[in-house]
Amino acid sequence: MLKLNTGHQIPIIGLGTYKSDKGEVSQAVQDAIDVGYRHFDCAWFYHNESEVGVGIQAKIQDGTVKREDLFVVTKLWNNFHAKECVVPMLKQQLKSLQLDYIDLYLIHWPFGFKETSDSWPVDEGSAAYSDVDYLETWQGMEECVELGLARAIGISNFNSAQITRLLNAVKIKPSVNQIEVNPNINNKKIIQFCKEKGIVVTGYCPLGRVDCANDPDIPKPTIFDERVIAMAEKYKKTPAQIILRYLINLGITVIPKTVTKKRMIENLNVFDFDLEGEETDYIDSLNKNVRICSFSSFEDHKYFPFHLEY
Ligand SMILES: NC(=O)C1=CN([C@@H]2O[C@H](COP(=O)(O)OP(=O)(O)OC[C@H]3O[C@@H](n4cnc5c(N)ncnc54)[C@H](OP(=O)(O)O)[C@@H]3O)[C@@H](O)[C@H]2O)C=CC1
Ligand SMILES: O=C1CO[C@H](CO)[C@@H](O)[C@@H]1O
Repeated sequence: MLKLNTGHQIPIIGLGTYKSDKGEVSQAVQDAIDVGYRHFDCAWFYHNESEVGVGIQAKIQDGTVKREDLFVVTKLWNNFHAKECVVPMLKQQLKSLQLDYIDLYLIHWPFGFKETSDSWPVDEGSAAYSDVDYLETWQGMEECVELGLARAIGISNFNSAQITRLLNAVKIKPSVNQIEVNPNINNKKIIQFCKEKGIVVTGYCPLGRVDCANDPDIPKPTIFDERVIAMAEKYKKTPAQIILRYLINLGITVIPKTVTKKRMIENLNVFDFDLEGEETDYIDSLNKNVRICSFSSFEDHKYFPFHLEY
């Protein structure tokens, strides 16, 4: 567990749910709870919160867990950055998730889109932006805490300048920044920056999005690196376990996605070995600062986060 600036504890390993199909994610969530997961990462954008909710509810109803044993995270999508949208959106998401509060609500990206129900609104062939300032959005996030709808609030994909600007303006500080972290982009500088500000980092795409391994636009996941495979053999672990151990050693939480029960167990089982210094150095050397989620098509947005080094 890592402690948030609210005093709440966030489990180090959570289950990602992006691209978990509606038909399999309810069962995946139940399997995950059965094998010990207590942290779930969701989003409106994943269009499967109702099915995640069914899975969570089934395990509360059968007595395996109580609501308070779980740490459920969800995110506000870019279309709903206007202050008056935030509380209604969280209420809608909570209804889908069958929960009466969320443990952590995140602004998914610092940049906003036009307010429609399309995930990717378009006007005359171009992405339809809104220029709502994320400081305004944050006021809606704070209201979520004040109304008891969210225990903690945070951000995702914010750069250091955006975080500083937020910290200088807010009543409630962000508890978490969720960003891409895997050996192809270990993001050590922003992790250190967030640590200094008392913000916990959650690393997404920790395994480098294995399902896209053949996509030429995506860096090759490091579970296929020969030396990582050799380390796995040495420790009688899998390459995924080597990578997750490396990431946890950065002092962050991670949210590998899987709908496969065997992999859920594998991804949790990373606390009974550790890497040697030179093995960590080698995985450090794989850093290329190349993103999977670069969102470069939005780089002309006023609040695009990736123009800065970190
Ligand atoms: N805040 C943000 O902007 C973002 C947040 N996220 C969050 O982060 C989560 C994780 O990122 P994601 O993009 O899903 O990528 P991951 O790096 O978690 O990779 C997921 C893929 O890896 C496979 N996999 C899982 N465990 C193993 C294993 N032990 N060995 C081999 N393959 C494995 C899964 O397969 P299978 O399911 O078939 O078993 C799936 O295809 C997301 O699901 C989402 O919740 C992701 C991107 C952006
Ligand atoms: O959470 C997310 C899942 O991945 C998507 C990109 O592939 C991102 O857009 C999004 O932020």
